[in-house]
Amino acid sequence: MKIKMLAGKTIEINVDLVKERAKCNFNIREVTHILDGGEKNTIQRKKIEDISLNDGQSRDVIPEEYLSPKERYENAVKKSCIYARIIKTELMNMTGLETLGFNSPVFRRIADAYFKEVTPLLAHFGMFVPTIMGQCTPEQLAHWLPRALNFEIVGTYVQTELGHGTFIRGLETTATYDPQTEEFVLHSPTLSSYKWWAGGLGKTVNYCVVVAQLYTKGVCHGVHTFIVQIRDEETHMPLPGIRVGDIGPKMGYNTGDNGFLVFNHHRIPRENMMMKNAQVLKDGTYVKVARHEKLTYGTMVYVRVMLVNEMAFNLAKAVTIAVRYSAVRRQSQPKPNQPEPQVLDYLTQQHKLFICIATAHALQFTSDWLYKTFTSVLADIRDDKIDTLPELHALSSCLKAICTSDCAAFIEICRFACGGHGYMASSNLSMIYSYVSATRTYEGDYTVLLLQTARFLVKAWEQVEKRRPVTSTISYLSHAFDKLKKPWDGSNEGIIRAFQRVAAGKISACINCIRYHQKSGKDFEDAWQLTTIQLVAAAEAHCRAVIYDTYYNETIRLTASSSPNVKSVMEQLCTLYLLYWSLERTGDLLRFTSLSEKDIFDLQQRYEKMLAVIRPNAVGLVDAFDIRDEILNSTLGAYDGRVYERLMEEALKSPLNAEPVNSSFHKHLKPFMQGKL
Ligand SMILES: CCCCCCCCCCCCCCCCCCCCC/C=C/C(=O)SCCNC(=O)CCNC(=O)[C@H](O)C(C)(C)COP(=O)(O)OP(=O)(O)OC[C@H]1O[C@@H](n2cnc3c(N)ncnc32)[C@H](O)[C@@H]1OP(=O)(O)O
Ligand SMILES: Cc1cc2nc3c(=O)[nH]c(=O)nc-3n(C[C@H](O)[C@H](O)[C@H](O)COP(=O)(O)OP(=O)(O)OC[C@H]3O[C@@H](n4cnc5c(N)ncnc54)[C@H](O)[C@@H]3O)c2cc1C
Repeated sequence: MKIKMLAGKTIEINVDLVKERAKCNFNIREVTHILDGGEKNTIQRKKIEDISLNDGQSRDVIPEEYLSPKERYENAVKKSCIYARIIKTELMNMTGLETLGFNSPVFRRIADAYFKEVTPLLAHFGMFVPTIMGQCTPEQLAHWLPRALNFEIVGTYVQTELGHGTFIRGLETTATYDPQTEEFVLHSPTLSSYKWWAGGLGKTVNYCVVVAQLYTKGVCHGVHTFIVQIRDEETHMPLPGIRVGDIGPKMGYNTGDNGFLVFNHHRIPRENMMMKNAQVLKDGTYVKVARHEKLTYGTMVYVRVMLVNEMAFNLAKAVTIAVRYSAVRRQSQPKPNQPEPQVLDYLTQQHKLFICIATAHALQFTSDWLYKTFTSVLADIRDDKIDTLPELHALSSCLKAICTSDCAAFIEICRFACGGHGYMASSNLSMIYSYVSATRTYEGDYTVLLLQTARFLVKAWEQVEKRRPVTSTISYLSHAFDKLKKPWDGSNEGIIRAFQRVAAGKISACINCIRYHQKSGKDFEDAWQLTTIQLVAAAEAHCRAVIYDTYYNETIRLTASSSPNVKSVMEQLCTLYLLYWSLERTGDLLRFTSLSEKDIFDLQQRYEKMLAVIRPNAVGLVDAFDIRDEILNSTLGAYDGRVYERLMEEALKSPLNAEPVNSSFHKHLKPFMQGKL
C-alpha cells in the first residue's frame, strides 16, 4: 500500500494501482476533458459533484440490499427529495450554471450516488417534463412547465398497457370528448387496456401524461396525449374514477415503483389534452395542426437519443470497476516459480475489457453527435420542416437498439472479468446490468426498432435505384451498384468502407428477398414478414457502419489539437474497436468484400498487438472517465483499489452477522439434524 493525497484527504492506494498509474503515458485530464466535451464542462461537473456529494447526504447508513421493498422505496423517495432540492435550489441558481438543462448529463451522473437502482422521479425528469415541453401549446406550457420544474406536481408517462406496449396504435384506453361539459372521459374498457409499467406511477406521482385513443363526435382519431391528475395534491389519495398501484417486484428498477392505472369514466378538462399537434375545439371539432402524424411520438425519440448517452456512462462505470479490479487481482501461475500475475496481464482479459473502454468512447461520441442531430431536427420542426424527421427516427431507433444491446452484453463481460467477486452485489455490476438490460426492451424493443430502421433503409434503397439523392448517413448506398469488389484495405477508412459495403449488401439482399416473395405471389406485407430476420441484420449492419464512421471521424476531430500521446491513445482505441468488429464479423466481410484468409490472420495479429499497446494505459484510460467512488458504488472499482478490505467491510454489514447464532438454528435446523422434526 502507498499513501497518497487525494482531494485534501490522505488515502491508501493499492500498490499495483500506483504502479499502473505511473506507467500511464498520456495526460489523463486531457482525455477527461475530451469525454466531457471540453475543459469548461469538466470544471463545472466537478464543482457540481463537490457541492452535491461532499456532505455525504447521498450515502445510505444501511446498504439498500438489506431493506425491505417498502423501506427501499421510502428511502428512495427521501433521497429523491434531497437530490431534487440540491439540484433545484443550490445548483440551478448558481451563476455560471444557467446553461445546464434540467436533464444535464451532470445531474444524471450525480443521481447514481444517491440511487443504486433508480429514483422514483426518473420518469418525471426523463419523460413527463420532456412531454410537456414537446407536446403543449405555449399557453399550456406556461401553465404546466413551471409547476413540473418546481416539483409542485410530479408526473410520469403512461402509455404501455397490459395488452400492448410495442403497438401503440393498438392501445385501448379511450378518451371520449363530452361537449356538454367540455371534458374528456377516460376509460379502461378491458383488462388488457389497464395501464402497466409507468415509472413512479405506483405510489409517487400525482399527475401523468396518458396516451389514449381520442374519440370525438363518434369518430376515433387515434392515440393522443393528455395530462391527467390521478391523486389529490394535498392528501395524495387516488381521485374518484382512478385505481392505481404498484406492479410488484421486477428484475431491477425496484425503487422505481412502476405502476398500474385503471380509469373508470374519469373526467378531465378539455384543456388537458396536449394540443400542440392536434386540437379538439369546444364543440368537439377535431383539428389537426402538425404536418407529421408521428410528432405525438416525440418523447420516445427524445428518450431513445438520451439512452445512447446513458449507455456510454453505464459502460464506463462497469469497465472502470473491472479494469481497476483486474489490476489489483492476481491469479494463477503461468510460469513456474514466478509470482502470480495481475489478471489484467492475461491477453484474454485484455480482450474482454479493452473493447469495453473503446465502446464507451464510441458510444459517448456517437451520443454527442446524435444529440446534435436531434436538436437540429427539432429546430427544423419549429420552422415547419419535417423532412429530416424520418432519418432521425431511423437513426435514433437503431442506435438505441444496438447501443443498449451491446452495452448490456459488455457489462456482463465486465462481470465475468471480475470472477466470483463480480457476482457480489457490492461490486455494483449486478445493479448496473439489471438497469441496462431493461433499456434493450423499454422505449421500443430491440427487434421492433431495428425493423423501423429497416423500413427507412428499404425506402432509401429504392431512391438510390432511381438515382435520387439520399441523406448523409445513407449516402454510402450510392456506391452499392459499383460492380467490382475493391481490394481489401485494412486501414481504418478501409474497414469503415468495407462495413458500409456489408450494410449495402445486406439491404440489397433484403430487397431481392422481398421482391422474390412478391414475384411468387405474396403481397408486400407478407413478403416483408418473410424477410424480417434479414431486415434486422441489415439495420444492425447499417447502425454499426454509422457508429464506426462517427467514432472514427469524431476521434480525429476531437483530438486535432491534443497532445501527441493523447491523440495516439484515442486513435489506438478507435483502431482496436474497428479491428475487434472486423474479427467478430469475418463472415459478413468474406461475403461482401474481398477479405481473404490471409487478411483475417493479419487482422488478428494487429488486434493482439493493439491490446499489448493499450495495456500500460488501461488504468489511466478508466481513470479518465473520472467517475467518483460515490457514483461507482463498488467494492471492486474504487480509486484506491482496497478491494479485499472493502469486501470484508461490506460483508460485516450483513444483518446475519449481527448475532453469532441465528434463531433458525434452534427453531428448525437443530431439531431437524437431531431427527426431532
Ligand atoms: C430541476 C430539476 C432537475 C432534475 C435533474 C434530474 C436529472 C436527471 C436527468 C434525467 C434525464 C435522463 C434521461 C435518460 C433516460 C430516461 C429514462 C426514462 C425512463 C424510461 C422508462 C421507459 C419508458 C417507456 O418505455 S415509455 C413507452 C415507450 N414505448 C415504445 O417505445 C413503443 C414502441 N413502439 C413504437 O414506437 C411504435 O408503435 C412503432 C414505431 C413500433 C410503430 O408505430 P405505428 O404507429 O404502428 O407506426 P407504423 O405504422 O409502423 O409506421 C408509420 C410510419 O411512421 C413512422 N414512425 C414511427 N414512429 C415514428 C417516430 N417516433 N418518429 C417519426 N416517424 C415514426 C414509421 O417509420 C412509418 O414510416 P413509413 O415507413 O415512412 O410509413
Ligand atoms: C423497466 C421498464 C420500465 C418501463 N417504463 C415505462 C414507462 O414509464 N411508461 C410506459 O408507458 N411504458 C414503460 N415500459 C414499457 C415498455 O415501453 C414496453 O415494455 C416496451 O415498449 C416493449 O413492449 P411490450 O412489453 O409490449 O413487448 P412486446 O411488443 O409484447 O414484445 C414481446 C416480443 O415480441 C416481439 N415483437 C413485438 N412486435 C413485433 C413486431 N412487429 N415484429 C417482430 N417482433 C415483434 C418483440 O421483439 C419481443 O421479443 C417500461 C418497461 C420496462 C421493462
